Amino acid sequence: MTKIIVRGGQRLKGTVRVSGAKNAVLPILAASLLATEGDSVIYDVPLLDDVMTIQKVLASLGARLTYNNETMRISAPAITSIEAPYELIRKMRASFLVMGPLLARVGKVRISLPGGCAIGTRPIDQHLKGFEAMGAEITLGHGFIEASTPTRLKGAKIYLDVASVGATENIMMAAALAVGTTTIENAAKEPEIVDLANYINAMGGKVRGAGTGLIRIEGVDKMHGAAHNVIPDRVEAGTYMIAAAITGGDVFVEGAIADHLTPVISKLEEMGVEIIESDNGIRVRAGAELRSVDVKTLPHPGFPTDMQSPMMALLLFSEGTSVVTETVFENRFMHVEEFQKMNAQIKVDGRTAIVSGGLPLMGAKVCATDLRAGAALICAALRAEGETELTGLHHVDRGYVDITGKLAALGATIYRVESENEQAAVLPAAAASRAVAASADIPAAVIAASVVSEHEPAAGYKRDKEVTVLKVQPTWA
Ligand SMILES: CC(=O)N[C@H]1[C@@H](OP(=O)(O)OP(=O)(O)OC[C@H]2O[C@@H](n3ccc(=O)[nH]c3=O)[C@H](O)[C@@H]2O)O[C@H](CO)[C@@H](O)[C@@H]1O
Ligand SMILES: C=C(OP(=O)(O)O)C(=O)O
Repeated sequence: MTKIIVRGGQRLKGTVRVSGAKNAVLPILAASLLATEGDSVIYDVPLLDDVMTIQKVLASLGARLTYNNETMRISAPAITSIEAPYELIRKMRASFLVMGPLLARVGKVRISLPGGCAIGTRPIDQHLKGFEAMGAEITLGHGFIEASTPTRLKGAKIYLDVASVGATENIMMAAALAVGTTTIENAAKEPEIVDLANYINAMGGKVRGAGTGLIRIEGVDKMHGAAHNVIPDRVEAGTYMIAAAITGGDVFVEGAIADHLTPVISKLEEMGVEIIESDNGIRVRAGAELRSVDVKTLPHPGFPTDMQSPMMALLLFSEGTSVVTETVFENRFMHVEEFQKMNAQIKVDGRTAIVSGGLPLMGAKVCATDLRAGAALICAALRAEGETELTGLHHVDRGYVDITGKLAALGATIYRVESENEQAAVLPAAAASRAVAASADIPAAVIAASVVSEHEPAAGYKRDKEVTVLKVQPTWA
């Protein structure tokens, strides 16, 4: 089994560069389906399993993609399929974000219910409510959703019952090519929403108000490819800030945007961590002693749920008792049991966890129960006594570019042991893809996807040469 080994006790020091944001790049790549002409060039695309998954989804729908050196070039002059494959959609919730663009572009879609981290029930009712308000007819059965619209989608006034990030993004993309104006009330305000709106506007769309609770989208007839730089990953940045604080370290998190991290910075400062903000990143300096604080997760600009488990790791090393309340997802305390294997004293009661800090943690065999839980366990292991062995790395690889390499460069004793029976694992994904792509004219993501994930070529790449490309015509064209 592939695992990460951490030996605790090293103080982190140096500079770590933040990669492009997973949660921004996934909707942005999905939005590329809206462009009928021209290439999009997306910069700072992190080499993550989730990126490989969305790239395969898009290729299966007819898009052409190449990836090299953190740059994805994508065009979708013809949509060749309206069915998003189950094997890919179940892997990752964000693949459901192709529904809005497909409905807007060709007026029909068949898509399986999405997967992703099992941190709650995660319904999609708000996405569907938005599409229905815009004129889509939706049927559900056998784990699939079928949606169609006989004419172009129509602008509508949509109030979201919950400020869902995914629903805001999906509706925004659908509305970009609709007839008339759509308003989204109680829209999510996350920085990734703003990044998507900026990209849609660069493609010729007309989105106003992204980042506030009221977004207005004036539909346009046509969109084109555009160049776009993905924002830095605020959750990855926050994770390294916490890793630095846990070890009493001194780390410059290059690329981190302080405005995106206000709640995390505030909590760290309350705990006694020194934060120095600058134009190109955030420096984090911490002593050995930290104060306990209470944390409650909320939609942006509240404390992000994705930072809840890494924050809990830090609270385990602070003096006193902290109360952590999770309000966004109903099942996001699965990491508690893993922390307990390391001797952590945490009691969970419903959506609240009482964390008794300041007790020594011991290295143990633990498993990543979700993406951020994996990162949180690594953070805790950095200061635990002895050795920690982390499995469940398929979660971690969805969202962190070379976390072992980045932490090792800061002085952590950490390395990855690849399983002998997983051939993929001879080289880390990034290194493997770069090495092979450099020696052959092959998109790096294809190599990574085929070598690391499933031992098969990424879907869609051979399509143009070997399969007659059928164009799916919109019913109203
Ligand atoms: C790929 C991506 O960007 N993932 C992020 C996105 O997930 P995602 O977009 O799935 O999260 P949402 O904002 O949609 O979910 C927030 C809450 O709304 C509920 N809900 C959502 C949709 C819906 O139709 N009905 C409904 O009830 C969910 O169950 C959850 O309780 O935002 C989450 C909340 O910040 C983050 O943890 C995820 O990392
Ligand atoms: C929960 C997350 O991802 P997803 O929404 O893709 O499951 C995450 O990034 O922490």
